[in-house]
Amino acid sequence: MNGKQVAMWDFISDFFGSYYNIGTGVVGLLVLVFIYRKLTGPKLPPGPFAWPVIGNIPLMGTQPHLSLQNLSKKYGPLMFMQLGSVPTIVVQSPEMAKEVLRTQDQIWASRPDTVTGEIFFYGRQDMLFAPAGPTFKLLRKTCINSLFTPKRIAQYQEVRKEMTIGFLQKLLQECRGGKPTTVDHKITEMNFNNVSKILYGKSYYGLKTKNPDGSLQAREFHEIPEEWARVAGGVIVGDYLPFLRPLDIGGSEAHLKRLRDEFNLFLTGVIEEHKKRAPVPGTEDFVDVLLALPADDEGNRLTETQIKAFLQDLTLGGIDSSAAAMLWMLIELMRHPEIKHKIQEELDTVVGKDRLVEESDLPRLPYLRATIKELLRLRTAVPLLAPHENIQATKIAGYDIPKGTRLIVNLFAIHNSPDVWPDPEKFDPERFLDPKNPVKPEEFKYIPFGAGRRMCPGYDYATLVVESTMAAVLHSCDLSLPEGMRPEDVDTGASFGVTLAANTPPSIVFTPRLPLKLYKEAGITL
Ligand code: HEM
Repeated sequence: MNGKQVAMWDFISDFFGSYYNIGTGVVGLLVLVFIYRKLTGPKLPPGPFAWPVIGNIPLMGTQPHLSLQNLSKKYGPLMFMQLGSVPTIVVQSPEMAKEVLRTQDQIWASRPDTVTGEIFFYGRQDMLFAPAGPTFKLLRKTCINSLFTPKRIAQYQEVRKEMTIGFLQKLLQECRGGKPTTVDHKITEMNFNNVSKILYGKSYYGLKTKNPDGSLQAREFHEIPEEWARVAGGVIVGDYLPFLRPLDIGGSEAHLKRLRDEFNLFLTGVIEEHKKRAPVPGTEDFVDVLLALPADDEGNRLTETQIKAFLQDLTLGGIDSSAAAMLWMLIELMRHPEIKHKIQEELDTVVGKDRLVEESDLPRLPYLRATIKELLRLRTAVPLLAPHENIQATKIAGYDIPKGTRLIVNLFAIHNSPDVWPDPEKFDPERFLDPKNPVKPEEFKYIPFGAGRRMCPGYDYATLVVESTMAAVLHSCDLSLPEGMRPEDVDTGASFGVTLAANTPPSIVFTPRLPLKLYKEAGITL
């Protein structure tokens, strides 16, 4: 003990010697422990007062990205919070994001141990929940070298085309006679089929899957990820108050176990099926690729459990965020008809009206690209990143951050801050087209896919899917609101979850805008 600490303990014994009332003594002791900790403990970033046991949990509310944004007005862009038993820092400015995701990337590239990682991903055998270490390294290497390579992404061009044509067919058919349709389920279905085709070689929407013994599963495969997003997107009490885990308040743990077992049954069937076949080179899906991977230079090879957990990541990560982005895009375009017209003018100039748009046209459609970027700024699909954790104690902006602290990066707050973006609530694609003021990646003011070691591995693939689908919809269809509805009536309410989801899918009338023979040639029946 140093001199300051000895003096403090002397004071504590004197204090107790003069008190008969034990209750008062206990309260006094707590106050002194608090003062002692403040004097001798780490110098933590500023943050709100934390209640015993629950800490700051009540401050998170049902829309944590907004609650945290609001708290940053009082406590600044680096804030300390105690979420139950979990010490947490919240980062809400480009400078702080750059510090943790670039300067200190290696320190902060781990993930916290959570109930979902432990139960649903077989003790964090996947990529999203894996701590920094060999499993994470092996899966990340697999993503970069074998799965999301430019060659393999190009290999699935036909799949994307087939899915987009099916999507257009549904939109145009349902709107025959000028009737409106809601698009949310159709987008989810298209995206789900897209992802399941590249991962598993089949589209599963509308199909009940088979168990390994050939019997039919009780429900469709797509219902499992949909249900997972609802459970994992909510608050799991045991993550913040581990002593309550045995009670499983709200039943999340039992629910996750059931979903994991159902997913496991599905994946066991898929893997068995794949083991029996020898795909033609150039037609492999991700399961084929993962099963055929040789050991890496250090002799590491993926186990079957790691392959399953990884496929779960890719299924869940691949569907929701891209679907949310496309739905928001349609909402914003219905609210801003002038932007929709500008994209269509660009498509007509670059592509014309005597053929359908192709993926190879995308680099020549800068306004469409800028609109999608602006959308991922304003309606940040993954508002709080996935939580990170530090593997060693560190300092940020002069504050001490103990080892094992959770990191929340509020991307939504950065993307919507008036200090970073003038007039942040305005949907304005021109922000990404100003040659005098380009948006530079090193400024960290626009990071919808994260940055550093944990950046989204599906970045190129997701961008291509969203751009190509939106180009096809806007080139092939005129979009209008149902009669009597005005652009300002389109709802922009959102619910917080794994992704930021629109509350009300817009009702839109889709009508053909190209010569009818082009639809017929593409196999679209009007
Ligand atoms: C518009 C679409 C998408 C957006 C905005 C998005 C965004 C993100 C973000 C912000 C993260 C967290 C990064 C971090 O914690 O630092 C992430 C992680 C991840 N994403 Fe995406 N994503 C999208 C599409 C996809 C797709 C299509 C896939 C795969 C098919 C995918 C797979 C993953 C995986 C596996 C991780 C975990 C990475 C890790 O922990 O190392 N994402 N994504």
